[in-house]
Amino acid sequence: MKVAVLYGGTSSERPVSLVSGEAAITALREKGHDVTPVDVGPDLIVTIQALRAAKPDVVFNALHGPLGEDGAIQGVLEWLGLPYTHSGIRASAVAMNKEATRLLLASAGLPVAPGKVVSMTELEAADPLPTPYVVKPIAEGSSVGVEIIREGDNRRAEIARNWRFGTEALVEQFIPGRELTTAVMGDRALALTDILPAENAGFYDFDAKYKAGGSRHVLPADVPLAVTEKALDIALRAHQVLGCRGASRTDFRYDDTQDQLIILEVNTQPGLTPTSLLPEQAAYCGISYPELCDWMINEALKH
Ligand SMILES: Nc1ncnc2c1ncn2[C@@H]1O[C@H](COP(=O)(O)OP(=O)(O)OP(=O)(O)O)[C@@H](O)[C@H]1O
Ligand SMILES: C[C@@H](N)C(=O)O
Ligand SMILES: [Mg+2]
Ligand SMILES: [Mg+2]
Repeated sequence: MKVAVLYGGTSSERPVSLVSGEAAITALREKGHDVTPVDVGPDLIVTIQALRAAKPDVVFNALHGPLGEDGAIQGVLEWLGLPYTHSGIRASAVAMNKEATRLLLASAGLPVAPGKVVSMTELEAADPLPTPYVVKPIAEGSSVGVEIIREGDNRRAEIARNWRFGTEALVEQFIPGRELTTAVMGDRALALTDILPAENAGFYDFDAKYKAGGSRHVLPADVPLAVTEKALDIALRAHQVLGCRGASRTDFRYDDTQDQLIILEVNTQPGLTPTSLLPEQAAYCGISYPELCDWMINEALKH
């Protein structure tokens, strides 16, 4: 098949998308596809011209973050009449917005952390929640901009003054315990990974995600079977409630003292890098990286 791979993009996750895209390009070529890489930059017309010239049967979307994961590029591809991998406009737009996701998941009875949206003026003035709490951009990924405010931390006002992610932020109660994640491929939740950030990482931040040795993955997670089953069920339901297509990945915190699984978010364009979690879970289920990419384009062609 003729496949155009969109990668790079203009979000703060551009470096991650370049790695996801390069890995997908290699894998799709290995599967015998005729691949045209399209490095997406700030000029949309250039991307459209590259797609017109490539005349692909299908577009493999390896973008992450705003404009690549939030419905924007999906809308362009709809206009061009090109089938594309992963979620469509609505699911992408909702899932990239963590507050919209929280509202939709909660309305379906799925567990999210207590939290709210605050303005930077409010955050600068006072603690919006009892410590510890988390401040995060409403629409970012790869832990960009995420801050954990613990008791005695005096960075709150400074964080509010230097905020680069719009006029508001999402604040959530800090959920102690473990860092778990489950990927979904279509109607199948794959597995549960327990992520252990390296000792020197404060939490599962950008470096812990992508630097060699930044974190250790325990797959399958060493938790009671009932917790694994519950996480897989919740991840599949979250995928369905949001109307996701193809693959997604739902991130959790698991407070083992309360036996409480909390959804942090649903990623509609999960990372495809060497340290990423969806490819690792797929491999655990017997699906190689090239097979995963091949499955994604076949799913795209069903719609
Ligand atoms: N309420 C919370 N309680 C505890 N830790 C949290 C909370 N919210 C976020 N975190 C920490 O911050 C990390 C990033 O948060 P989240 O998954 O919401 O953001 P993201 O930037 O979209 O990540 P991704 O790279 O998965 O797209 C989490 O994996 C977790 O370590
Ligand atoms: C790419 C990154 N946002 C992920 O979810 O894997
Ligand atoms: Mg995310
Ligand atoms: Mg996450």
